[in-house]
Amino acid sequence: MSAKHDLFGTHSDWLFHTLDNSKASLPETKTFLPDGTRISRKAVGVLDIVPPAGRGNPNSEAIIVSAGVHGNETAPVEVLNELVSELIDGEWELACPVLLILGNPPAMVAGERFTEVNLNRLFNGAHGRSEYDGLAEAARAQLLEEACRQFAMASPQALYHYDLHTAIRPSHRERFALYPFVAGRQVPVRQCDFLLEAEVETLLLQHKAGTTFSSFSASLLKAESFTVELGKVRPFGQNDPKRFSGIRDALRRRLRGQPAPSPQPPFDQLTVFEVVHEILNTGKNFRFHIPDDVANFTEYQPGTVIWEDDETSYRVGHSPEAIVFPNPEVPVGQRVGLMIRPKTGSKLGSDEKGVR
Ligand SMILES: O=C(O)CCC(=O)N[C@@H](CCC(=O)O)C(=O)O
Ligand SMILES: [Zn+2]
Repeated sequence: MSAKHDLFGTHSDWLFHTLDNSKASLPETKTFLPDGTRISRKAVGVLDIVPPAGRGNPNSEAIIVSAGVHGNETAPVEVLNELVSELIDGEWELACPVLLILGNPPAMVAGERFTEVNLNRLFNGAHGRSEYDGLAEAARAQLLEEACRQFAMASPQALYHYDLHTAIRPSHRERFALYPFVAGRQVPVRQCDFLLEAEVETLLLQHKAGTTFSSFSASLLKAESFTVELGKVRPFGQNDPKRFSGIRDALRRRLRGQPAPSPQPPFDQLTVFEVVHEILNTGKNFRFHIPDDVANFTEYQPGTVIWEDDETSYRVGHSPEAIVFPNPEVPVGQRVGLMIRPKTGSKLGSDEKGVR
């Protein structure tokens, strides 16, 4: 029997197996590749992969990569599935422990952002709130947190987490990453270089911890974590693979333990923004003054009223601010968008010290 058959039975690959078993609770299954690499399918859509003892891990790292936390963000799911197929087919050898996650299989089958509640608001323990009792997404958040905890405990190396997404709106900047807030932390220059290698040339610094997957791994597992937005939401099969070659090639290079290339034009400078305001649906007759179809990074001039309710309002401050993720269709208390502005001295080259 082949490793592929042990893991995915009669399904042609990891993605088909995950979609076909989206609601199943399957027991853990382990197998080995001919080179000794151990692959454990911890749960549906969760693979823990460890290279054989004795193989060098030249970058001394352990990596978590997640995709499909929102079920309709399919391109990053296809990227991860492709990397898994290449590894299982023996096209390259793994150098470091890796945990690969397809976040929300039932939502992937439905082609929806989520089925009952937004999975990416349930981390950092939020899944335990009584309002989420009995919801499938709350159970999934708990399972994913536990899988990440176990992976982190088993891997003494430096831990990295890339949570891959695509955006609902068009964007003036096609690819961008968000760096979760952890007090006193600076973005390491090597991570800036990795983002550039993945053709991600814009970075947003969050201003407070949240309940996203990347905020959980950054705050509680001390990982260097990023949410990475790689383009626009499209159904399975409608993504242009060329637009995702940057992240695919950069991740493959990391998993193989190869040295980092130096940043090359046009991806040699990261533009950095800071979040200045998180817009929440206050519920008190909340009114959002941004049109439905506005693109991410659309700029607003000082004094523009962005939202108001019966008690308060938010106006752009002394310098222009841009909007990211505008979406008023969220439950009360949840994020409607982020207001950002360029970080002073925001062009970061590979020879500088980091930001913040
Ligand atoms: O395009 C949108 O409105 C949402 C895209 C998306 O899912 N973004 C993530 C960002 C998570 C973070 O802030 O780190 C999300 O909203 O969950
Ligand atoms: Zn998303």
